[in-house]
Amino acid sequence: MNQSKEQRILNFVLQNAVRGDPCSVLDTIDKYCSQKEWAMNVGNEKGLILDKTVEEANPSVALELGTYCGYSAVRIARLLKAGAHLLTVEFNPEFAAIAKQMIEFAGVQDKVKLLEGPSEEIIPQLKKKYEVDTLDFVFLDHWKDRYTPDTILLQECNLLRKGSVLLADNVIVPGAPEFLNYIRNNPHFQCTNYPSRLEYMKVEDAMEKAVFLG
Ligand SMILES: O=c1[nH]cnc2c(O)cc(-c3ccc(F)cc3)cc12
Ligand SMILES: [Mg+2]
Repeated sequence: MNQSKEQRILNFVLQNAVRGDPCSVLDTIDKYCSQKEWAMNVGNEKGLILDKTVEEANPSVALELGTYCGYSAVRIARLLKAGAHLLTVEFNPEFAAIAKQMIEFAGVQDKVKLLEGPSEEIIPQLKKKYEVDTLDFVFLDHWKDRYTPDTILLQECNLLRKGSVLLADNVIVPGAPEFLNYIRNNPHFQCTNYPSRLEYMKVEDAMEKAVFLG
């Protein structure tokens, strides 16, 4: 049975990156996806915005919605302080299987917990099943139509605290206009827009940061 694109990306990493070196894994994925096959990793340009936002938040507990091949999970985990961890949610079992191997190859598996299933089912389980108190950082990179309902669900589940930082990918392409309207008109969030480029393309995209004010 012929391989998936995601399997080809993983194989290229296993054969060309340095095991245990997260930066080498990121660079190798970016090389493959810019030269051979486009894929929806956040990429290096928006990845630098993600890096700065994570470093500023310096989270003890971070959540990612939309793991895909694990590129941004590796990107976030490499920046976490000792004892901090990332929970990453992926509903597609094929993607989750690829991401698990990617995260292990990069050597960040001790900082990352990969949760397989739909975000709307997993978010309400975070406190009791996954022993989360509140989230310091949330990266929204799953499906644009889930950005708003999942942001509402995070609030309903009391998972945000004053200063919790949300960062949403793709608010221009594919676009999340309903989310932007919701979050920018919500007095409980302070929003900042970061114009950038769609991964591996000369196409405009942007990320939106929203700090929860309590
Ligand atoms: O579906 C997506 N989830 C998360 N991130 C994405 C992402 O960064 C890019 C895209 C995307 C962008 C342009 C296009 F022509 C086709 C797909 C989709 C997702
Ligand atoms: Mg994205």
